[in-house]
Amino acid sequence: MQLVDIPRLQNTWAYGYVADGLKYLAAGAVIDAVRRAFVWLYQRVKLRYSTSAEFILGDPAYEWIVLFLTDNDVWQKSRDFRVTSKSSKLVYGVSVSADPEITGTADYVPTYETPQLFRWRGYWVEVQRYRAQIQGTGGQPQQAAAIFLTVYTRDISVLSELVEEAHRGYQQKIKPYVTIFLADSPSFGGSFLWNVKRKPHRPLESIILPEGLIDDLIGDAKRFFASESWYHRAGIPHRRGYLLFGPPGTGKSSTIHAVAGSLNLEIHSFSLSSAFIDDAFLQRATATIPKRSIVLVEDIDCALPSREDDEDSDAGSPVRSPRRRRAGGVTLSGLLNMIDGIGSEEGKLFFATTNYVDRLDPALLRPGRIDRQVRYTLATGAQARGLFERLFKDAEDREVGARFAGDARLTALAQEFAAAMRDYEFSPAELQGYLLSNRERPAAAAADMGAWVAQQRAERQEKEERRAERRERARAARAKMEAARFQQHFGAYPPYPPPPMHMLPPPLPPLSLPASVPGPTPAFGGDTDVTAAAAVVASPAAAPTAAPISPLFVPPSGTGTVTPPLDPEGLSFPPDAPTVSPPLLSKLVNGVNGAA
Ligand SMILES: Nc1ncnc2c1ncn2[C@@H]1O[C@H](COP(=O)(O)OP(=O)(O)OP(=O)(O)O)[C@@H](O)[C@H]1O
Repeated sequence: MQLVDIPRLQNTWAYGYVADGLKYLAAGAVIDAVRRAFVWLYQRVKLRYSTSAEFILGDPAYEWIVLFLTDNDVWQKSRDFRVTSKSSKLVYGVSVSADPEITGTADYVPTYETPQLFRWRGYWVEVQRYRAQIQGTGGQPQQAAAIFLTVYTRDISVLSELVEEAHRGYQQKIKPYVTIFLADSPSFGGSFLWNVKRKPHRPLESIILPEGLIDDLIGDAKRFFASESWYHRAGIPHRRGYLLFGPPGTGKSSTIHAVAGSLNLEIHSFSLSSAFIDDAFLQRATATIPKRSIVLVEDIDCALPSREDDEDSDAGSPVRSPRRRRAGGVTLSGLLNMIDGIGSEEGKLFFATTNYVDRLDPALLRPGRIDRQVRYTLATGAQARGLFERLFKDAEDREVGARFAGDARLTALAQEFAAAMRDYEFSPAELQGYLLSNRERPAAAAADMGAWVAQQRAERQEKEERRAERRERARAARAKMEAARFQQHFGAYPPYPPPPMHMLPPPLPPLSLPASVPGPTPAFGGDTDVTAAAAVVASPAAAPTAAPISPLFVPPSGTGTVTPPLDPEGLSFPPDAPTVSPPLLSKLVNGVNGAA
């Protein structure tokens, strides 16, 4: 028996649809098979006849390639742009505005989202931007912008030539700038992501420092780079460390930028107080720093407690200094490893700055890690004169209606300006701030300097008084708090254990304390007094004036007159030294007498 009666089926209306469907299905399968075969073949050919490379945003090489693509006009084929306001970050954006007023206010950076083909030295090159998966902080996968470049040739050297040309072009382009790579991004992993900034070179003469200081530093760094083989022969790691220390605003960072500019070095800068920087981060980040770079750690004291601080903490000092704060997870040994590691790749300068050199651990300062220390001071009269002359060199005084360029009057004004202050009274940054606010009136700037100095002195004194007052209040509150703490502790574990017999003083005559003890009134007693103590801490003005009494003190006679042995500052009060109110003291002494 025939299962399907074809002739009968052929006569039905559905037959045409089914047959067409089957035909399309077969054709689709063939087309897909051909497509797959073509992709397979293309990939094999591409693999065989092309070389490719990946560049990830945050790596310096990414910057080279983006600039290379811009310089080769590949962007002209692009229809996708990322527009950013002009910032110090970019040197490779394309300005497309026709209006000269607003040209240069924005950068149009091609995104290359769609693949672009272009010719370079007779080779076809394909470029595409995409988001790469990288290993982020804590091993978490993370996305980062990346550029994938394919050169259609079997010769791998073409790719490396392209990258070298990109690097050369980049260096040429950024010559007037100092490039600063900031380790301020928490995203890093297999490839570390730097935040890149650029600053125009700072002319050396714009930094007013004691005669020869900058030249000396630059000469030292030049000799260092020139003596690489000597370091190798001597078996000494080829690195040199400098510590610049002194008050804020005295030119430490400016010096480092000037050295970098004059020797054409990149700066890789770490801010160790960032919460996400830890030892592993330091290690990985330094490994990505290329040769002939400056590794900079600013405010190095902020990151680490010195060993002396650690010793303080062992002693259980109740006074915690802010420098003890360890903002990030950097340890001293992590930092030392990083500095030592800088030398494993040749030709790097290590610079550290600090406002407080005495807080640094001696291990950090030993030669080999820090080879030169340079002290920066507040401005001398000569520096003040230099600053004045530099800022007003070509200035036209609108008020006086005169130009002072190269004029003896400018020198006279500079002298008048500098004579109004004492040496080492103001930082160059403070003087610069004052002068900038008088930029178009040099004569007035010199004449008004006396008034400005007087105002600054008055403000400083006021600030100092307020600080001393605050310190005093905090000290008093701390003393009260300590007293309350002991009271709470003592109330919880009565009776206070008497000292061992052999430590006791000779037996005392029986003691009868009067109901009210002469001498200082006890500040607190019992739980209610703990509440009172808390109120005092909140509002020190409400504090009773008496100081707490140490139980280690035994009254000299039976009069019951007690003198508080506590340091009036309340600071040297050891945390476990208990205080006791007279009723408790009487209990204690009676207990001792009873025991005797
Ligand atoms: N010696 C100087 N000569 C000229 N300008 C100076 C000098 N010192 C500071 N300045 C100016 O003061 C500002 C701050 O300077 P800089 O950042 O170099 O100081 P710093 O010592 O690194 O301060 P900090 O310790 O706070 O980082 C800059 O604008 C700089 O131009």
